Amino acid sequence: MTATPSAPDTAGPLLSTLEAPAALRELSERQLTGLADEIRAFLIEKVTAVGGHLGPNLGMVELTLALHRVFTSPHDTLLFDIGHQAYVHKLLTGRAAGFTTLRQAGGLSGYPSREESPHDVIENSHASTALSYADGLAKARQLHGEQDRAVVAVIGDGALSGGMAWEALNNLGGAPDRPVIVVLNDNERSYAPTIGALADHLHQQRAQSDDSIDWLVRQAPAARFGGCDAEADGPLPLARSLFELLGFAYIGPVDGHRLRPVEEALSLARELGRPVVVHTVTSKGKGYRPAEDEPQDRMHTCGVIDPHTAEPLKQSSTPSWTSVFSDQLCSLGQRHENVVALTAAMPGPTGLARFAERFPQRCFDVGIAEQHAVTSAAGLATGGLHPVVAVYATFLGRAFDQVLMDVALHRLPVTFVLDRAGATGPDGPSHHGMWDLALLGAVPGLHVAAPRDATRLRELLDAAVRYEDAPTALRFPKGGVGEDIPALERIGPVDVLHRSGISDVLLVAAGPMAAPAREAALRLEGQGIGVTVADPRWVLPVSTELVQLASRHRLVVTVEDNIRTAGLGTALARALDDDGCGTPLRALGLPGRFLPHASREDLLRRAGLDAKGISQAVLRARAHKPHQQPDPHTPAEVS
Ligand SMILES: Cc1ncc(C[n+]2csc(CCOP(=O)(O)OP(=O)(O)O)c2C)c(N)n1
Ligand SMILES: CC(=O)[C@@H](O)[C@H](O)COP(=O)(O)O
Ligand SMILES: [Mg+2]
Repeated sequence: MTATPSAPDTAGPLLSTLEAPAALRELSERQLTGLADEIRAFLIEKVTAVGGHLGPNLGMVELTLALHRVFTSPHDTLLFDIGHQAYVHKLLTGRAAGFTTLRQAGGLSGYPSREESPHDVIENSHASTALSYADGLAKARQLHGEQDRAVVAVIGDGALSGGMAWEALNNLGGAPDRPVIVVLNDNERSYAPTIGALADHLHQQRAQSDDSIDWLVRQAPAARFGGCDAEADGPLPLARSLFELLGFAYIGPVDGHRLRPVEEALSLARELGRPVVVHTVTSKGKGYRPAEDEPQDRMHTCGVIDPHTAEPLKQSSTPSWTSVFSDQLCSLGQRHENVVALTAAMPGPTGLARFAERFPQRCFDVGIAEQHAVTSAAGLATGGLHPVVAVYATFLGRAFDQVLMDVALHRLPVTFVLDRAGATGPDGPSHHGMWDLALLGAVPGLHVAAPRDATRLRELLDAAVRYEDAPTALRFPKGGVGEDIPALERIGPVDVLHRSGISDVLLVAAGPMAAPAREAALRLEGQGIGVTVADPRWVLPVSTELVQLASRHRLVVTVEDNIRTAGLGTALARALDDDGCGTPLRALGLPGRFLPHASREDLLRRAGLDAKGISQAVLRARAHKPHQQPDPHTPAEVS
């Protein structure tokens, strides 16, 4: 049944009267079906109005209802891996009213939030962590004698392709006395359809199940492939799933949209009192035809769209940074046969989809497995290719060791393209790409570029893939790319964007910070202060030309869309110091704290990284006043 988008303008009669999840147990099957319809209509109405993860949450309606009927949160703990699929959980735990401000400054988070509710645990939106949390929590419950409190981890088939999940499965399955319940939400997709042997295995499992409510519980780990166990009499039952071989009981596959079988499977899992995997099968975008029919990613995320037509109601007037990268990579792929590309299950969002269409043999989706992606790229480079690893900046953090020791140590020509670098916006603290310059600045021999506009993105990407004996990285933010900013002159790698008569202040702006820096220079000139604006282009390591330019000014102020505590500013300050140059330097950037969800513009303004904030910081620095980093949590006055 496909919900007609003519949704009510508020929560329906059941949803609006739901006080607590426990009340769900009082509802009849018919009422529950009605509630599921209400929830779907509510999600369509609210999420199309503000944007968010509509597809994943439409697939979680019945499963989440069943979870809250079988388990008693927060006495029992429900963990959501990534957490983008926890909107229904939020609805059932009293937060329907917050959906009008979903993912907006001061509004409801798009992920679980401990601040919002005692029902929420994992705030980190990075994949493949829930099973490890579950392992630790189950051990804590055991040590505290609280084994009556169930630990339930909901993980998607995409997140299950992450290495950390298998590290956790190894521990969970090896502890029969620690009954963690793993609920696998298998919808055959990350964004795109899942890949690899695990996806094939789950496909086989799904093929085994028939329409009836048919599942088998096998007492693993006794199950073996045709083997025999000394204590057992006769051949053991064949293990049907990978999970049974790892010590789990396996229940499923069960239709995740049919309440009764799901509840019975979860209740059975609870009664077993041992590690168990409940394999549920769902459909991303369920019940909303525009999502069900969306071929690329079943409306994994949607912007602000018309709920009836799914047409975007907000269109960016400029091309996105991602689309500029995508076009240039296709052009490079045409010119350089050795260029290949890797994605961690995000070909669409990282701009690799068209490269994959044009060069299908040269684009590799490795699943949500950034660590593997980086070291596989090291292998590709060792084999004579030039891999481009396209990831969101925030996700590269989990592959830092691989960047450092598998790529840089061997001086391999791998190029990392970091999309969503800097303050990203609605996805909140674990999605801001604000640590990459701090991390990559510590990698010997790795060169980091930050393009200020589309032309520099194209030229820097071309330069990066020409490196033959060193890794490179290119970072750019989410959203539309601004107007080209031409250079007055180029000194080595450094572009001078603005000059005043006197060399009073040097503003060094990384990447997209060039635009507000140039505007700040004009403001300061109006106050008789001479400002030079420079774009280093290759921001790390700092170039000798930049150090020399800085030493010719009375004050240097750096501006970067990264934490200010470790990045371009600290590197240039150190270089000036090593050079024995006494020019004072003030580093502007994002605060070394976790930033809330809000719009990118709002976050940059709050951090003093707009023209007004930059010019004020320069005036304070000239007056030798201490830096006042605005608090990112308090909305700045509208400038
Ligand atoms: C480490 C990491 N890499 C990439 C992402 C981006 N991402 C968010 S959701 C998603 C797909 C998740 O697929 P799955 O776990 O199957 O959940 P579903 O959306 O299908 O419910 C990805 C790749 C992420 N959150 N974390
Ligand atoms: C949950 C997750 O990691 C992604 O789905 C993310 O929300 C997408 O972000 P963009 O919307 O910036 O592509
Ligand atoms: Mg999935």
